[in-house]
Amino acid sequence: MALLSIKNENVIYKVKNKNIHAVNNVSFDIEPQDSLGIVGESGSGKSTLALSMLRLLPKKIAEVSGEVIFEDRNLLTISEDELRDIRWKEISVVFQKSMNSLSPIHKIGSQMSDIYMLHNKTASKAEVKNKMTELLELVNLPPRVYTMYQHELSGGMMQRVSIALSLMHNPKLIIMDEATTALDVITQGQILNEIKELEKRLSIARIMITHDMSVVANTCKKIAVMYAGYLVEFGYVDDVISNPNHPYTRGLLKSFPTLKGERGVLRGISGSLPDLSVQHDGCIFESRCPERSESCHKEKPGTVILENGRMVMCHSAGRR
Ligand SMILES: Nc1ncnc2c1ncn2[C@@H]1O[C@H](COP(=O)(O)OP(=O)(O)OP(=O)(O)O)[C@@H](O)[C@H]1O
Repeated sequence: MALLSIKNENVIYKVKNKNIHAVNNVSFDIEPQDSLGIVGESGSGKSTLALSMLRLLPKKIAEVSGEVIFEDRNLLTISEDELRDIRWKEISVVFQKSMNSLSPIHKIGSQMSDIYMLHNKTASKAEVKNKMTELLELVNLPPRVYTMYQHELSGGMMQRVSIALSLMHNPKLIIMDEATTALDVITQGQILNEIKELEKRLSIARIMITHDMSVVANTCKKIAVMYAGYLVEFGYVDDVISNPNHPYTRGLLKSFPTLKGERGVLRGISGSLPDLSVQHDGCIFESRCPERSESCHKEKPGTVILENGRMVMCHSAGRR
């Protein structure tokens, strides 16, 4: 059984008199211990998808529909109390800005302990201290970090603290939204290697949102490619990279010629994302697609399921 199953999820932002369709009919499964990279250019709906899954978007601005089933519970309909419990204990999130959410005037250890105590009210002082030392060790931080302040830590050390916090309750799923983007390449590489190790040891599944295809190629089993709120391709990283089926995926891959080093411009894909407040009759990618045909303008493509769990939203899927 899937650990997390997203079924026909839609997110509409209500802005003044406009409806912005930020996520459209997205469906996919995450198996236990899977690692999924979600990629797509800026504004394609990656963060919206992650935030909406955990009901982290205010109801006033975002309308979310569909189902997000996590081990038999629909996260979109369970009570706030049930959801709060799941959020830290079973699914945790690390954002790029997580490291800025630490308080500058309290020691790291006391902040970590406070968060731990929220869900473990009866834990003794010694027990909490032991758990915190263990967590710091898990992310390769020395015990002295416990008594340090935020301003005494480097960016990499702070992000390790955020990751330690997210692992506090042994979650089954960790969602990382550009969590290592702000770090230098070496520190990012080290942290990603540590995460891969931890996942194996602690049997955690991971969703990783990133602009960086090389991060996905090096650290994920599966990949989801989003364009203008649609899931245009999904499958095993090896399959998708060696034989990308959607023209947008091909363009994205071409912008990472070596899958190492710096990202280039989106080669072969001119133009920019369409206006998400305007509904389209045909394929959402049609105006930028180098391979478009007549039917792409008239008809929305369905999602075609190919071998090995590959899903592609294109009229020509599987014909290449
Ligand atoms: N609070 C909001 N109100 C209105 N529109 C929003 C809001 N947040 C995001 N959007 C719009 O929703 C779309 C998807 O944005 P989202 O941040 O999810 O994309 P993303 O792929 O995560 O981008 P990035 O890689 O830059 O973080 C964009 O068009 C964005 O402008």
